[in-house]
Amino acid sequence: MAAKAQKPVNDDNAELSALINGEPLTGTAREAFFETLFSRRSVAPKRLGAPGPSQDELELIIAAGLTAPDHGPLRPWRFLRVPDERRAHLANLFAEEKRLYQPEATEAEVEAERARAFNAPTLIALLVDITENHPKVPVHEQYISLGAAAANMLLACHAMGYGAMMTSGRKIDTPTLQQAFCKKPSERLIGFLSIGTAMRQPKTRVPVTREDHFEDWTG
Ligand SMILES: Cc1cc2nc3c(=O)[nH]c(=O)nc-3n(C[C@H](O)[C@H](O)[C@H](O)COP(=O)(O)O)c2cc1C
Repeated sequence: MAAKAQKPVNDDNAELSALINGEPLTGTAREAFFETLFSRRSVAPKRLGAPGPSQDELELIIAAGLTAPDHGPLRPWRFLRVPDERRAHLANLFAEEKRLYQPEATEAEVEAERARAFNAPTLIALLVDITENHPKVPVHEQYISLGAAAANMLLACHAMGYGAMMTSGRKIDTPTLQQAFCKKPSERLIGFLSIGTAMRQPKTRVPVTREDHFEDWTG
């Protein structure tokens, strides 16, 4: 029997296969992982231009979100893309909210609110479907799971070279906006993920003081 042809092994691929088999990342793959993690910064929606992610790239971003830690599992997340043809409708909702909750707002301020609906090439609404009184999974864990999904999506965007940011704004909890996105009373719109090409590179992160956030428990 003829010997099987050996596939050439690319070092990076070998390192990634090891990870999937439960072995630690090494070498360039490990460096790339931490480089991606530590270099991510949010990019404000108004600084996001075209192009946004392709459909295939967006699928990857969503897939990254769907790997979030999830007690239950409850799969409490729902992501709704706001297509281009619905942006004007969203803009009207933003304007309506602004007028309702800030009647003294100037026309320019209302227009600025309206513009938010058009900023990023890709706009994803982030929703959580809350199960109240779950025997094992308290409500806060369900919100945490959505946050983890969003963090994964932000990282996936950054890994593919896109800028992204999660925003909510004061208007997020208004009934009009909630009703426009939620299809049942248990759902809640948490915010939006804006994705596009950074028109200006964000500033490097100011390091967080480790001691303020990590120490040995002495209790
Ligand atoms: C749920 C949630 C909602 C947010 N909403 C806003 C917002 O409306 N406006 C804003 O400027 N930042 C908002 N942020 C903060 C930014 O998304 C971002 O995390 C922050 O600017 C820090 O930037 P970094 O991601 O580069 O560390 C929100 C963050 C979270 C987690």
